[in-house]
Amino acid sequence: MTPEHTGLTSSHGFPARLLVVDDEPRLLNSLATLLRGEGYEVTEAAGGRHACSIIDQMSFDLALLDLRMPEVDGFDVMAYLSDKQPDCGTIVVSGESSFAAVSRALRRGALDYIRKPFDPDELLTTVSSVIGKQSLLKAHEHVQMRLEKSEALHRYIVNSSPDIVFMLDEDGHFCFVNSKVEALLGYQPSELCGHHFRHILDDRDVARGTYALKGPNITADNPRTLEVRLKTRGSRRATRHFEITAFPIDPQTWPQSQDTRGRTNGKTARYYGTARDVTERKEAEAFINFQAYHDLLTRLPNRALFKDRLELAITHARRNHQKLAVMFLDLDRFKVINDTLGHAMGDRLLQAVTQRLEKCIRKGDTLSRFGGDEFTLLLPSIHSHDDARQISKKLIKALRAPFQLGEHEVFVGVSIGIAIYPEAGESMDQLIQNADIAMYHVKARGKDGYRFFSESMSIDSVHRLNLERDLRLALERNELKVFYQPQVCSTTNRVVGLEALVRWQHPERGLLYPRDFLPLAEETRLISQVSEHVMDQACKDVGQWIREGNPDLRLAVNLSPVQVEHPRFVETLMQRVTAHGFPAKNLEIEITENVIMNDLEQISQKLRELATLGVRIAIDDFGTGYSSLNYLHRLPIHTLKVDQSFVKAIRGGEDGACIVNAIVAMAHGLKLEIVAEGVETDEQLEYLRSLGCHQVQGFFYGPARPANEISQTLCNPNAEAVSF
Ligand SMILES: Nc1nc2c(ncn2[C@@H]2O[C@@H]3COP(=O)(O)O[C@H]4[C@@H](O)[C@H](n5cnc6c(=O)[nH]c(N)nc65)O[C@@H]4COP(=O)(O)O[C@H]3[C@H]2O)c(=O)[nH]1
Repeated sequence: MTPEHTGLTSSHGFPARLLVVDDEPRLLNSLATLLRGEGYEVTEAAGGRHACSIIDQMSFDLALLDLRMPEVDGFDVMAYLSDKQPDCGTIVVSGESSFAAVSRALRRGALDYIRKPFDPDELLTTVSSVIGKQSLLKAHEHVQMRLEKSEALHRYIVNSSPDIVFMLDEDGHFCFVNSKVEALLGYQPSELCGHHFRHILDDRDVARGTYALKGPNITADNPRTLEVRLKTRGSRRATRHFEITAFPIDPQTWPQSQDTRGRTNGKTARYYGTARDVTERKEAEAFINFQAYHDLLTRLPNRALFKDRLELAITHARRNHQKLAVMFLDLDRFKVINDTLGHAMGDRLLQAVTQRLEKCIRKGDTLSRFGGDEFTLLLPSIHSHDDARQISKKLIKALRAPFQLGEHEVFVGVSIGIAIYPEAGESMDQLIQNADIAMYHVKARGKDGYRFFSESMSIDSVHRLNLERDLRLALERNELKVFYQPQVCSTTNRVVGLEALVRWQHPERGLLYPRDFLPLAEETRLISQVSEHVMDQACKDVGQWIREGNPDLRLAVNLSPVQVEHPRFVETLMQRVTAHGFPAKNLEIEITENVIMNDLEQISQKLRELATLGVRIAIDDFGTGYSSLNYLHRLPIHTLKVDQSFVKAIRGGEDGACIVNAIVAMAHGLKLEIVAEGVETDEQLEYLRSLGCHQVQGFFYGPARPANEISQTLCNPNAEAVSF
């Protein structure tokens, strides 16, 4: 028999080391000899004191102890041994046979008791069995320790995984979840075990999440991967994004599946999975996505997103035979504010403008920042032009109140061009381009207003280029003509003034009117040359008529916003006037209210300078623009021109007639002269006369005519009785 089988070897694999303690040398010797004969490694100790000193120097697997020894007895040695070498077992070999002594020895930890005189076989059997048991115990402890270490290692790996690791039963209840769930979502693993996993799914993802687990084809080779939002617990109450990968558990590869160790709450784990927190990635993606389709300053959709939405809206409108509106908004005076107050203020202004505009639109409409100070607005389903008109008015009104930028109070206006699908274009690009063209027409008319696109505005780019080239040539070839429309005193029928109106004698297209070419001239800045030409010609013509016997004859000229806004406007105008020797007091410039309001401070200054030099100032189209009465008494204004639309309404007491009443009364109150435009009928003339408005202009007295025709009329001694 090998030592392993006889119980001679200890857990370390060598022959067991025994300590034999007895104060009787004969007995000690015979015991040691017996044990050595069996192959044990035996050390003898002659008494308790000797035993303790040996224990200090050597280690043993088993001690055979006599109890009754002088000075240091067996109990003392047992106590010493258990203190110094707790793994060493003890067998008492003693002549002491009282129950009390035996029981005391066993209570102190002795593993067995052999009474002297001993039977050698019995002693050897007992020693072998004790050593065998001890070695089994040690082996078991060792395995236990390794198991615990291994379990701790795996638990550590699972819990320190950056992901949530979980197991679910067949119905989706948690069987296991690692402690990462607490760090990421705030739940204790114990509170989730036994609960269905949908309890932590965001409501929006419950259907998708539960289907994913139940869905077909989920195998170990084909795990289910999906992104869901999970709810966090407690005060955070937010959701986080997770990428979940779940596998079915194969009972073959995980034998514990049938075991109680694989069960929690009596359920067997069927799915194993990980949930990786991808919130940061999702947020970064969302931000990149947002950045690609939004303007970061105003947080509005950008050009790309606007176009995308418009494309969709057109498809929808086409299918449902509906209309839609595209608006092109351009801020008036933004550039001036940006240049004078700086870009930071400009940015703040754009944000404030955005806020106001957003308040005017409905959910489903798309307002976008198209670039710079340009915005576009999509109204995806409108019933009529009137819907778009209402919104435009609302937008204009919303921006009319001043903006407070730090200590600065600034005013901006907005020019809005509107293109309605399908009339103004059926494609996205056409609609945007036509809304832009309509917006330019608003700008050319003095800004701050809205206009619908119409075919007459549509000049395709080739046509446009030709027109621009032609207009340049027209200036060189002197094709631009100045016509004059008389302004007549209705009580005396005398011509008191002449309004200079530009015409283009086009070599192929015949006589063109301002609406056919002035917007283009404004856009291309050719307007300054056109205006200079008109001014030169008018000063020449009217100057001559003044000199020829009409000393009070007034020349009224229209000025474009571009001209008036020019920093050297007053200087340039006066240079021309004096160059022709034209008396400043005979000159009246016509500007619209909008031009004034676009830059009240600057323009008032310029108007004051002109007024000081004797030039008269008339407000054209009065009543159609801002109608902010506030500026009237602050500016050197001489004349109000009542817009044609109000004069036309003088028919059986329409609202327009009331407006004429009000304007005339106000002009009288402010001691301003008043000229009614567009008078065509006797009835209108009579009505205006009855109100005390005596200066009129309109087809009733004749349209604008070339200089030679006017010249004849003025030279006619009966010129006072105008008859064209
Ligand atoms: N239906 C109707 N219309 C009448 C009647 N009486 C006059 N009109 C028209 O009404 C317009 C009056 O000029 P406005 O309001 O200053 O409006 C002018 C003015 O704003 C602008 N404009 C004309 N000439 C010049 C110019 O030399 N420089 C600038 N900057 N603008 C000009 O173009 C606009 C249109 O000019 P026109 O086509 O010449 O049109 C003129 C005139 O022909 C009438 O009884 N019935």
